[in-house]
Amino acid sequence: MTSRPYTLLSCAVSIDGYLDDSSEQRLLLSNGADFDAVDEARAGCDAILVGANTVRRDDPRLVIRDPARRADRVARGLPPDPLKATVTTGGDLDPGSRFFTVGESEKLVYSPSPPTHLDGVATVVPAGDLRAVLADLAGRGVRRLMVEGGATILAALLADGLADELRLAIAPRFVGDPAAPRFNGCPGRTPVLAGVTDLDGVAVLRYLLSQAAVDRHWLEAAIDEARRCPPSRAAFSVGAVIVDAAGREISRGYSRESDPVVHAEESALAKVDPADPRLAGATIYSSLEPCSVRRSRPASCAALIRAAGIPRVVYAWREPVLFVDGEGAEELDVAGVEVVQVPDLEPAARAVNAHLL
Ligand SMILES: NC(=O)C1=CN([C@@H]2O[C@H](COP(=O)(O)OP(=O)(O)OC[C@H]3O[C@@H](n4cnc5c(N)ncnc54)[C@H](OP(=O)(O)O)[C@@H]3O)[C@@H](O)[C@H]2O)C=CC1
Ligand SMILES: Nc1c(N[C@@H]2O[C@H](COP(=O)(O)O)[C@@H](O)[C@H]2O)[nH]c(=O)[nH]c1=O
Repeated sequence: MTSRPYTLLSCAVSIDGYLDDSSEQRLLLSNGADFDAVDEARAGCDAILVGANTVRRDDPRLVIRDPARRADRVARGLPPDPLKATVTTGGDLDPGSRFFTVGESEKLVYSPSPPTHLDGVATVVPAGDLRAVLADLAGRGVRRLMVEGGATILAALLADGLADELRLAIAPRFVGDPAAPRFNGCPGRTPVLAGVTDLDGVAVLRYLLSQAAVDRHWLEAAIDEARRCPPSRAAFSVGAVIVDAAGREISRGYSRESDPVVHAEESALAKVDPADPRLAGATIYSSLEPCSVRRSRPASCAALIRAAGIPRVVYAWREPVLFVDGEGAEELDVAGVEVVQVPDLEPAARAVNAHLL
């Protein structure tokens, strides 16, 4: 069972790391293109969380602006806007603020001592810490959560290791105001940079913060690789990517890439020097469970992975009994390899093979 949603932190900072200035007026650091990209990110989430001070200071709406994105959500069976949530200890929230009055989505207020003056405008939930807040959201069906600040809530989630991904927009300006809130993190796991985009001068950095986020990112890359396979009625279309311990790609491959029977893992492994020291800390991502039986080759992919000394395998789709009854996951597990399935990505890995199913 999921103990918390996949949690995406999102904020905009100045070049010198400020989230705002210390004036009364809300500082807009994003430009139009970035706000539109934030709108897109919101549309992909089930809920948006902000700290109570952001509700008080910014009076945010936290709804999706683009009518096409709202319509698309409705077509997917979702409410037009994500659920809104905030956390407060003191309970000082104005029921007339836009958090409560704008949009039809459900509003949740988490507090260790629930305030009563919000009855009728929000569901007030007793919760003492952020881990409990995220667990409650997961229990309500929130699978993907976007946290849009402010400084305190972002820092707390980072400190507790409760964040999976960071979307950091850096605006081309300096604030230089020591009294203003800054974006603060804490030492820990090194974030993995997964993307850099220039949105009309605002640099948007995408960082992966958790192992789950890194696994999802590279497994999606493996599934993309599977889309390159020449189609066959007699074999699966599979993609594989080998990634080092720091989250950097070593090699990738796909089925039938170099000859009519080569497998994805085999193709990715063939591009690496067997003496490459990175293999000892690497993970191989494969859209399909590595095979344990082969008719057209002497060694299965599970055997090749073991021989390469790769200690970790992440895959999306358990091999269905179609061509052979594979037991690659069990074989690798028994051999001491860590084997992880990400079932969320199974539909995407299957979809590439729809012609076989
Ligand atoms: N540039 C950007 O992208 C963004 C900038 N901002 C800026 O950030 C600033 C606000 O940040 P900040 O002042 O740090 O406030 P936050 O928005 O992070 O809210 C902090 C408040 O959240 C509540 N809270 C925090 N942790 C918990 C917990 N574990 N349990 C219960 N309640 C909790 C408390 O509320 P209470 O006081 O009610 O007890 C606390 O005071 C504003 O200036 C805003 O403009 C905000 C979002 C994005
Ligand atoms: N200032 C700032 C952000 N602020 C965030 O956006 C919220 C406002 O939401 P809405 O009222 O729906 O537009 C605000 O409360 C805060 O969480 N976000 C950004 O991407 N860039 C910015 O420069």
